[in-house]
Amino acid sequence: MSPKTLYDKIWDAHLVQEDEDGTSLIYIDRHLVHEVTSPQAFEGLRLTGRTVRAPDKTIAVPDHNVPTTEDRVNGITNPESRIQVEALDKNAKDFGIHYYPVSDVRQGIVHIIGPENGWTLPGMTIVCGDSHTATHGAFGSLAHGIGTSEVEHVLATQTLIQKKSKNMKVEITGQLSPGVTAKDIVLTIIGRTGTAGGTGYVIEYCGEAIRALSMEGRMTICNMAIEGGARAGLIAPDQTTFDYIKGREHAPKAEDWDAAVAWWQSLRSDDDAHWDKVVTIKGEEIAPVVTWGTSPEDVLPITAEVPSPEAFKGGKVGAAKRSLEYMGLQPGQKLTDVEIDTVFIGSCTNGRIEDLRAAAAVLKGHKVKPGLRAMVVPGSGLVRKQAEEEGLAEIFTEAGFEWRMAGCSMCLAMNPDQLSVGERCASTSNRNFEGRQGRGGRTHLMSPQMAAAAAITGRLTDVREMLSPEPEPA
Ligand SMILES: CC(C)[C@H](C(=O)O)[C@@H](O)C(=O)O
Ligand code: SF4
Repeated sequence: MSPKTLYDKIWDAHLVQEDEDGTSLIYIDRHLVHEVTSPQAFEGLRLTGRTVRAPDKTIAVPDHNVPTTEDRVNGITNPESRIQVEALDKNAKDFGIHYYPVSDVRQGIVHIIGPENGWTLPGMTIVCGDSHTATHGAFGSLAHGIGTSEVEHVLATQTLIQKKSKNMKVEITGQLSPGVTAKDIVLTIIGRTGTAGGTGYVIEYCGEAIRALSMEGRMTICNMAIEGGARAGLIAPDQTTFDYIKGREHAPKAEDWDAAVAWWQSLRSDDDAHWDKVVTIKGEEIAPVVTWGTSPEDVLPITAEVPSPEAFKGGKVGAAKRSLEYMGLQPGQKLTDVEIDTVFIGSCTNGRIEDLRAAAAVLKGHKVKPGLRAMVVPGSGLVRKQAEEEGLAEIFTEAGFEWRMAGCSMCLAMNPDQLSVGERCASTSNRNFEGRQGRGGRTHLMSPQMAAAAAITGRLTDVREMLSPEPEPA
């Protein structure tokens, strides 16, 4: 048998049919659904009198449009948002699919609640009408976004038409330095390969530094595979993966568990597998980074200066000029001199318990700079509850952060959490596009620790200055 990558193995296990031109039909194990990209798909089913093929494999949750204030159970004021969420309520009921309404403690961002409730498992194919579905690849599942017409196709048939992507390997060797996180790894990768570097590929992330990451960290990496242009990101499952999954509500139990683990252990790329593209980065070379522009590839170590557009080549010169203008930054300005007025900790990139722990560890005993607006939006109700039980919520509120209910929130400002024109935000989310967090708002992407550090000083800050010199024993 010819050697295979992990991607090849999952693909082959789900292939229903392949045409001569490579057009293939693959079986889908989990279909995650949110309120933004599903209304027309359900409407399509109604119009043609079809049902959902596998309601037990279909899981829906409202996340993008939900307000994050506690009074949200009384209803949503914004009419567009209300209509979308009410449509999902009705569709979930009418079609008999799994559903986590706003009132359920398990409600949260779709990519956070899938893994959290044991829906996301190694070796699966997972789709959702959402580009950050790549997150689930952290479990060694083939997970990617689909469009609304494909949502309808999957609802009706539990299959998807696809062409196979090429195989790319991104290896992070060695170890990370103090203050460097999964977010810094993935931003550094995108900084090197660009937002189109992964186009046409499924990326497998591997190497010692990836192996050492928790599931939360691995999800942060795969979440942003899409920002690097890839179809999906993957990390081979291992004991860390199995330990995370075990005991979760929808994870296999008893003999099923043993059988599942036996299969999951085979889910790794063969040593002599063929890679169409390979990128290797030394873990020791990765610094805490921030973005300075309006593309996730506009990444620099926090110790750097705002670049001059002339330092780029070709079309990027104009793009950089425009970015700097939009961002209100001057070439040569030290990144650590850039003042911010807003901090957002949350999103499917960094809204998990470990992210909150990391930010709270930096914040403990400190106060948010007076006048600054700082907000923590846990990725799910369960993350929120756990953070409250661990005393993290108290650390945040004592420091001056708002402690919110779960949702996408200021990651894309489809709800009332928005920047206004000219406001500048240190954000743990994944996209720094123009207007992403509100019209005219300016976004600097970074890790939760870096966002916490920025909240204290009111400017982009090197978190390493705030870490105790003697790391406490683990
Ligand atoms: C609204 C949704 C379709 C969108 C996506 O696909 O990613 C959103 O989640 C985002 O992050 O921009
Ligand atoms: S948190 Fe942000 S990136 Fe994630 S699904 Fe929501 S809007 Fe998209």
